[in-house]
Amino acid sequence: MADVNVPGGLAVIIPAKDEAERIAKTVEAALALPGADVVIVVDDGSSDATASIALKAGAQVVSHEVNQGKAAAMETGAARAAVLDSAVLPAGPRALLFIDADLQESAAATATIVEPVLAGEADMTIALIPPQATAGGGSGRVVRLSRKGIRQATGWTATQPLSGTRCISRPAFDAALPLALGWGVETGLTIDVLGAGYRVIEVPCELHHRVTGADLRGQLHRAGQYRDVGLALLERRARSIPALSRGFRPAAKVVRKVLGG
Ligand SMILES: O=c1ccn([C@@H]2O[C@H](COP(=O)(O)OP(=O)(O)O[C@H]3O[C@H](CO)[C@@H](O)[C@H](O)[C@H]3O)[C@@H](O)[C@H]2O)c(=O)[nH]1
Ligand SMILES: O=C(O)[C@H](O)COP(=O)(O)O
Repeated sequence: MADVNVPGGLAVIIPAKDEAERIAKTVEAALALPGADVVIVVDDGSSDATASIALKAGAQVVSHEVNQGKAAAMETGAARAAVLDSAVLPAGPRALLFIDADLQESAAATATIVEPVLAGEADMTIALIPPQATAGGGSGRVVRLSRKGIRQATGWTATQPLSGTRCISRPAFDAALPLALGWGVETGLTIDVLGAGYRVIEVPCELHHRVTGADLRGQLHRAGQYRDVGLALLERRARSIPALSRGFRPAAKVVRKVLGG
């Protein structure tokens, strides 16, 4: 069992790519969360006004000049939070709450997933979200790939393995670095945090977000998710073979670049 962590507060991290329409409300809700004294928006190479709107709404903003994907945005946000943590030590590092930029007012509901981590009852919580008002256009293929891969690697069955709204203690997060690339991040994080002996639970949370449709754009998005979840699982399987493991990440980056995303 990993060390129980008593964190020194909460840093909210919001990866955001072209979220100008929704980011202000999400930031406002995040700033009002109990215990949150830092809200960081990582503008992941947006081509719209995401960064300036987030700043105006009261967030700290870190910008990627070019788009690097959600996982890289999460790592950038966590690195900024670590710098700010030096001011709260020795109270301990802040726990990290990752939320999507499109949650808007519903981000207030994430208080339910923060509580178990701040209370030291869980090391990572994952939001279990209700059916959304608009139905999504997926067939469940990516979800099944992720769920099965997590189960095979850890024995634990996730209900919503792709849910990215998560609260995590700093030691558990650091144990999972470097994060899996792009959309593989949730799958990799769950496997690595459990593998390091930390406690993971799913917690119901009334969140509302933009669902991915069934149009071409939506299907391309799912293809990218499938690729990245697959790469995250393969990378973890390759760990038992050192020679393969060393070359995996550079090769995975090339695959992602060639396929786009
Ligand atoms: O290159 C990118 C693309 C997206 N985002 C942000 O990442 C978040 C999630 O992106 P979204 O387009 O909403 O993806 P969805 O497919 O709707 O997201 C679901 O599936 C993802 C995993 O595939 C999880 O990360 C999400 O939490 C989960 O809601 C949003 O804040 C985006 O602005 C980035 O930071 N960089
Ligand atoms: O729409 C979704 O839930 C995600 O994009 C995953 O797609 P899937 O339904 O094909 O697993």
